[in-house]
Amino acid sequence: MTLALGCIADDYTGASDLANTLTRAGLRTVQTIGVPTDDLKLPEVDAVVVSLKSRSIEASLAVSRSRAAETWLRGRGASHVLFKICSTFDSTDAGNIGPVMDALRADCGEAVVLVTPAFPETGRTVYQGNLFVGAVPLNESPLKDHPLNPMHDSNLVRVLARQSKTQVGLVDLATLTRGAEAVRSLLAEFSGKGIGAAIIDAVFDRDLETIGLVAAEHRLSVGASGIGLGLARALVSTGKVKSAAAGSGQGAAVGGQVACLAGSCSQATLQQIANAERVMPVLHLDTERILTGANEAQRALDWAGPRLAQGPVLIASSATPADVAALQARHGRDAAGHAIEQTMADIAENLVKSGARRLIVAGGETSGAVVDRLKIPGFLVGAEIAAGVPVLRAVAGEMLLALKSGNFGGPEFFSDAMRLMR
Ligand SMILES: Nc1ncnc2c1ncn2[C@@H]1O[C@H](COP(=O)(O)OP(=O)(O)O)[C@@H](O)[C@H]1O
Ligand SMILES: O=C(O)[C@H](O)C(=O)COP(=O)(O)O
Repeated sequence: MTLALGCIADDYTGASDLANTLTRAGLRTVQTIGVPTDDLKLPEVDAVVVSLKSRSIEASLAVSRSRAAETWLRGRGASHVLFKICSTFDSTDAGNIGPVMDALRADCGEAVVLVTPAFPETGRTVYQGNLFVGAVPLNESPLKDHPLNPMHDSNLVRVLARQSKTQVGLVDLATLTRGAEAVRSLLAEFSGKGIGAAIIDAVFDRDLETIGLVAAEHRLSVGASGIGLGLARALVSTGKVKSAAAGSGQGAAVGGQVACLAGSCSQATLQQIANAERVMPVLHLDTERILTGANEAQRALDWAGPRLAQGPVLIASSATPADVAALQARHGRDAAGHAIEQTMADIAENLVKSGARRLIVAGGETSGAVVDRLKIPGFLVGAEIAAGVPVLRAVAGEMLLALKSGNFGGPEFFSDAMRLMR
C-alpha cells in the first residue's frame, strides 16, 4: 500500500466526516479505528484516516498517540499528513491542537504548517483569522457551551498561539485570493522570521482549491474537512491520484434492528432529538442516576427491548447547556462526560448482543466510546446522509453505523439516516 494522503483525526465523527469528504472528492479512502494491527486486511486505497479519541484527553497522551499514527502512515508512503481537527477548533488552552501540531511538525521538519478549520459547505469560514459558525463568531455560537471544550475566543491566531510553542502567523483572505504564488511567498517570509504555523483564511469553496494546492507541497497540515477537500482536489488535479467513483462502502443490506444513541448536547442534536420524538420512541436518560451509581444502562435496555422489535428507538443523554452545567457542577466536567460515554457504550454493546446491526450515534466522544466498546477496527465509506456524515460499513462484522458530528445533519437527521441504512 502506498498512500497519497495520511490523516490523523482527533475524534471519530471528525474522522468519518473527513473520510466522507475525501471519498466524494475521488480518493479511495478507509477509516481505521486507531493504528491498524498488521492482520487487519485493508483494501487498496489512496487515503487512510486514522481515528483517535484524542481531542479531550491529556495533551501528552494525544501527542504520543498521534505520533504513532503518523509513523504508521508515513511508513505506508504518505508524503503528506493532515491532522484533522474540529471545524469549530474544539480545544482548550492546554491543547490538544497546539501540542500535537508542534510534535508532528518537529517529526517531519515542516517549515510552516498551514492551519484552517474552514469548511464552507457546513458554514465554517475564517476571515482575518476569526472563525465564524454560520453568521456568528465562534465565541457567540453554541460552541461557547460545549460540555468539554467551550470556545470563548474566535481569533484562531490567539487560540493556537496559547496552545503551541510555535509562532503563529496569518495568511489573510486578500493574500489567498491573489493565488497560490502569493501564499507561497508569504509562507517563505514567515519561515524566514521563524514563524512555523499559519492560520489561513477561507470563506468560499474555491478558496480551498488554492489552500489545497499549496498544502499538498508541504509535509503536514492541520484543519477540518475543508483543507481535506482542497488536498484531495489538488492530488486529483495534479494527477497524483486517479479520481475513483465512491462506492467501497455500498453493499448488501445488513438488516437487523436500528438504534439511535445521542450523547451530543449541541443545539443541532437537541433539535434533531425533538423532531425524532414524532416518529420513534425516545428515552431520555437520567444522568444524575448515572453519576450516582444507578444502573441507568439496564433501565434503558429494559425499555428498548420490547420496542426494538417494533422499530427504531432513540436513547439520549443530551441536555440543555443549563442542565449540563448543573450536572458538571455537582460531579465535575470530566467525570460526568466519561460516565455518560461509558453508559452509552454499555447500552450499545448490549443492543448489538440483542440483535441491533444498525447504529446511529450523535457526538464525537460518544461515538468513540461506542465504537471502541464494539471493537470495530475500521469502516468503509457509504452513501452521504448529510454534509460531513456518511453511512459507514464496518470492515469486520455485518454492521452499518452513522457517526454524526454534534453540529451536523439536518432537522430530520435520524430519519434521513435510517432511510439510507438498510
Ligand atoms: N446531560 C449531560 N450532561 C453533561 N454531559 C453530558 C450530557 N450528555 C452527554 N454529555 C457528555 O458531553 C460530551 C459530548 O461530547 P460529544 O459526544 O463529542 O458531542 P459533540 O459531538 O456535540 O461534541 C460527552 O463527554 C458526553 O458524555
Ligand atoms: O466539525 C467537524 O469538523 C467534525 O465533524 C468534527 O470534528 C465533529 O466533532 P464533534 O465532537 O462530533 O462535534
